[in-house]
Amino acid sequence: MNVESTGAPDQRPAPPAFSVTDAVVAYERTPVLRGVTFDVPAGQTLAILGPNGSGKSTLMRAMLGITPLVSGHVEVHGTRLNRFRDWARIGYVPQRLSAGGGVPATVREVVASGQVARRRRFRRATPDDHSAVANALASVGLADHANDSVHELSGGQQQRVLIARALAGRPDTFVLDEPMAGVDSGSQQALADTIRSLGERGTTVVLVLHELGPLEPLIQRSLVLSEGRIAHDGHASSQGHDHIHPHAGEAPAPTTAVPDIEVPRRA
Ligand SMILES: Nc1ncnc2c1ncn2[C@@H]1O[C@H](COP(=O)(O)OP(=O)(O)OP(=O)(O)O)[C@@H](O)[C@H]1O
Repeated sequence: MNVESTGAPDQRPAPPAFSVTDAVVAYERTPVLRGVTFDVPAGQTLAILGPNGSGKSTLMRAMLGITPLVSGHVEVHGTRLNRFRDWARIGYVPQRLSAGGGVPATVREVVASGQVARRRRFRRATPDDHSAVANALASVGLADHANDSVHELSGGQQQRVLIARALAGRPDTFVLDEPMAGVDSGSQQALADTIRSLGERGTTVVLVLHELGPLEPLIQRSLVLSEGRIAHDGHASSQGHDHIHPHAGEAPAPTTAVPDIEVPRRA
């Protein structure tokens, strides 16, 4: 059937959430990403795995334009990164909570700060904004902690605050840097449930992970980096023959129950 002749709405598939072509990144002339090419189709849940120093965080930062490319290019939802303006569509969850210059902040305030990108300048929060904050808190199981200081929370709870902050902005694309690092098992389950429901709603989710762990059933595709190159791109399943052990043979990475509160590094 000729869809165009029916006058039906545009049925072309959405462009990839991310399209990375021949991406090269170097720090002080040392290449860290050495020609990485892949697409993340809209709606996919993708894990970026690999040993320490393989370039996972660098790739994630390059995908968001935080770290510049030496060559190659990145498109976000079909638009070159340097022309992309629709940042309200992107929810970025850094590994750790920024101390915010030591300013005390409640959980609700931090979560509401996730709406800054979608608000017009000087416009007050609408009832929809308030309910998005409440929904975000509820979905990570922190509704009862809305008025607590974020600095009083456990590391796992702080991680959930960061995810709620991204959720409050109602993005359709999430990028999370090691969301399970240093997170207690109760919070890990809450995080896994949140990420599962995002995937079920058709949200694109890109995660940097040290290991698949409890997220394994949710991951549709794994990209394994090795020395700045893609060493594996495919399914991740403990049943399948291509089960991925990025740290096979290595001692387990030390984890702390409560990650330090620190201001993330700037590129
Ligand atoms: N800002 C920077 N300046 C110089 N070198 C850097 C910088 N950031 C990262 N690197 C180096 O680039 C390489 C890749 O680092 P990256 O953080 O991307 O790896 P990773 O796979 O995320 O590692 P990890 O699992 O330890 O977080 C490492 O050798 C790291 O030391």
